[in-house]
Amino acid sequence: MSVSPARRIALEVLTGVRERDAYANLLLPAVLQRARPSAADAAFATELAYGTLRLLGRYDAIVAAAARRPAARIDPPVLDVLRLGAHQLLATRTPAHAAVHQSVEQVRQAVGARATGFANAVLRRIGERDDAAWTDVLLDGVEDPAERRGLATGHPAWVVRELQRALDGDDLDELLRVDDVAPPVGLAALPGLAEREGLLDREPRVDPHPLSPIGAVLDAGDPRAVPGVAEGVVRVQDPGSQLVALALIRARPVVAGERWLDLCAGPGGKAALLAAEARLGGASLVANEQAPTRALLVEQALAAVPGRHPVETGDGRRFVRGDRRFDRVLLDAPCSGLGALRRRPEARWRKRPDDLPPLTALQGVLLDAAVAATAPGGLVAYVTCSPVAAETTEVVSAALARHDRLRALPTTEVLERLAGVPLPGARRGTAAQLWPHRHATDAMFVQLLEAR
Ligand SMILES: C[S@@+](CC[C@H](N)C(=O)[O-])C[C@H]1O[C@@H](n2cnc3c(N)ncnc32)[C@H](O)[C@@H]1O
Repeated sequence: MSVSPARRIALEVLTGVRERDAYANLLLPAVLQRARPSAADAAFATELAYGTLRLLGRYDAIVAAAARRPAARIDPPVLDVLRLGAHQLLATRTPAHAAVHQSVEQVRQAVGARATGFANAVLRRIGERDDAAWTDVLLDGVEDPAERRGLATGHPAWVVRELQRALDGDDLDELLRVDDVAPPVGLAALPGLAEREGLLDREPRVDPHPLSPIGAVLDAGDPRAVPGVAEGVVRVQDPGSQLVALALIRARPVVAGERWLDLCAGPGGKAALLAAEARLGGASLVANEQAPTRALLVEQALAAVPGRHPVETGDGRRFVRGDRRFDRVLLDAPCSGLGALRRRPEARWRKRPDDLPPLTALQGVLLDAAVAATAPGGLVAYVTCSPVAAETTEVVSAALARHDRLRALPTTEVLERLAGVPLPGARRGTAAQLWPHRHATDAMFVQLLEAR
């Protein structure tokens, strides 16, 4: 029996993520390009790979219960196939016999005949219950609310706790649900170089985003076929990223001759937007990035915007030398990325609570460097794609305590002006916090600061 192309592709992605720490959202497109499956197979492979990776911890618990042994004691190549099989049985319309037979064949091809009987038995046991009945099995005897939510929705319990703490509301279950659904592709029309309204007229698959004035969303299909994307003037970018970058620019009117800095710019999505705005307002932009390969990506992103936008490669912590100062500084800090879980299927399982302390220390030092680079009266935007308190409000309040010259500006008001509508549930003290389930954006955090 041969294994269907979609299952082969999905298993290759799971294997790459497990063995080489590959990023699924980079590996899958590369595998699809090489394998060239039909459009239907490509869509099914994407659903299988991303859907399985998002719920990996939940499927491991189900496989362990059905196998009557911990997932860690199952041969990893066999475990990958069982995870994919569990997803087919519990979350897709695949007929059970097809899911079981194809998975058993994948086990045979991966490790030989020795584990086929085991795989067959485990998958048949999984298929005896539906998804909701497995949730009941997993939750039996589990008291801790975060553990329960994590098992039910496929999130590590510590991530559930961090999201709950940041959310400050009773809609956590809605957030966790939205995290498990692939979002539409966000598009940004660079100001002065592309027209969102023209794009909407020419491209029926594209709809306006309700909050970003330059944003649109593409529900299905390849964004590379959208007019302007190949030229780099329409960019794939989450609308939340658009809003936080624009907040720095629209916080007050731009004066010609202003100097702007993007301190941690790779791969350059927000830098391209800032450069387009700088071109319109008579300002100039310098972009900095520590990783040389990512600095090259920033150069590529900026190539779409006419004018000179120097890219420097260096450690942002030591950016300030001499008396070079900037009127607006974007610090889009390296972070845990827990605000973009819907776009990065495996990320929630890769992060550990231990990852946070070194990141928050780096964020604090980078914010000091951003403040040092800011001219008197200038603005800093501290941005993360994480809502975690230790990476957001706590970094900002510690910086405010260290720097007398720093003042927090009411930031939600700026975003509301940009969006043209109120943003319920975005206010987080003086900062703004966007949420996938409230605003149809990634969970971007932004605090505008004035450096007197
Ligand atoms: C959140 S990403 C920035 C995303 C970018 N603003 C965009 O919209 O495309 C953070 C970036 O900071 C870079 N970075 C990490 N540590 C750094 C440091 N010490 N100095 C400068 N850049 C750093 C990372 O390589 C990464 O490219």
